[in-house]
Amino acid sequence: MSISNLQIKNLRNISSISFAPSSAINIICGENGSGKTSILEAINVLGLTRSFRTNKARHLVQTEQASTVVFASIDPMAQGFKQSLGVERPVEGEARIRFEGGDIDLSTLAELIPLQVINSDTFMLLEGSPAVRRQFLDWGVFHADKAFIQLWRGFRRVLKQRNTLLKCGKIDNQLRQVWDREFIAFSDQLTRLRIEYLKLLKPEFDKVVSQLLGDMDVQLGFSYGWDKKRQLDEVLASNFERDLRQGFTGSGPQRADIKLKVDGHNAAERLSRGQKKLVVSALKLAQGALFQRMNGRPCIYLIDDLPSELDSAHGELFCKVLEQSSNQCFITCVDDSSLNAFWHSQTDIATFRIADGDIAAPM
Ligand SMILES: Nc1ncnc2c1ncn2[C@@H]1O[C@H](COP(=O)(O)OP(=O)(O)OP(=O)(O)O)[C@@H](O)[C@H]1O
Repeated sequence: MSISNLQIKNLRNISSISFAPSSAINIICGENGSGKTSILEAINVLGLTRSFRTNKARHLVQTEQASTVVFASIDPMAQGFKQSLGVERPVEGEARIRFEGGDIDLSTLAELIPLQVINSDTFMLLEGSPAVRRQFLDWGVFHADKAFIQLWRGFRRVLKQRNTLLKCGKIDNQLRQVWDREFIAFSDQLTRLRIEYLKLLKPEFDKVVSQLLGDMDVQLGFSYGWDKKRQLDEVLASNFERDLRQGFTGSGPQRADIKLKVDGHNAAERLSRGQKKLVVSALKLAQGALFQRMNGRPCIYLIDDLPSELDSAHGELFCKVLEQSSNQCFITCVDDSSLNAFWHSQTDIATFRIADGDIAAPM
């Protein structure tokens, strides 16, 4: 998967720009506030119709404009074909996605453009709530197994219905058992897919961790969302009174989590800021490597301010991992000279300097 042409209109301080990125490494440099992150944001809009910085389109769309539009020529299956994709995100209303002249929906778009973002929010994979880690995990399962999306939607539906009944108190033990049968059937399948995915991710993760952090012992574990030594039907039955009091279901895949430990200690408590950046990046890079192994095509990486938090030795290791992958990378930094020395002379690197929302030709 790569983008061979990109046009951005009316996004933050970018009125209109167009450029042809490299299929390998793209460095986007410029002063504070010049619009570097806005370019990454535009690619995120192209892949997901939304920003990674705000949920409100009015902040994303340039002041006094009605919508932002991102167009690209893409090669989704990495087969050497160019196909046109355009996403319009209006200030009000739904985004419109056009692919090869027809409308497509969001999950088709997400399948077309496998995006990975590494920015200051990525620390939330260690420091944030389990929901952040579940989202990371489910991105992988979504791309690994076609059955996932239907299963996930089915599970959300049953969970919502069960919670509504709990909240209104309109559920007795007999009715609970009827709903729990469906809840358990979805939970078992969802959990099985998550476990299978993590089993495949683990060796990829160990490999990237050893490249970035040497022999640091980082363990990746999984918590089901209930005590795995017990059957879920037994857990739901014994927690029923508590669920009724709270008005929601307290156990199940909606509480699943990824556990990251270093030498047996909670990684979020143990690691330095730079080490955290390397571990969360290793998760994302491992996910891209596994995606490529399973689907035969690479991901697009949006990496905001790569040099921040890293000393030059670790910055260099990070760059090495990126250039050894076949992912298309968009990397921002204030000063490209902070990365120049790290790249192999044969890597296809395009550097774009941004000033006031405008872009100069590749240097
Ligand atoms: N809706 C908007 N309309 C117009 N301009 C905007 C809007 N939202 C933000 N801006 C401006 O657009 C620019 C966005 O910059 P961006 O965050 O992409 O900068 P950056 O180059 O990544 O900077 P830094 O190095 O500080 O992270 C800023 O100058 C900001 O003030």
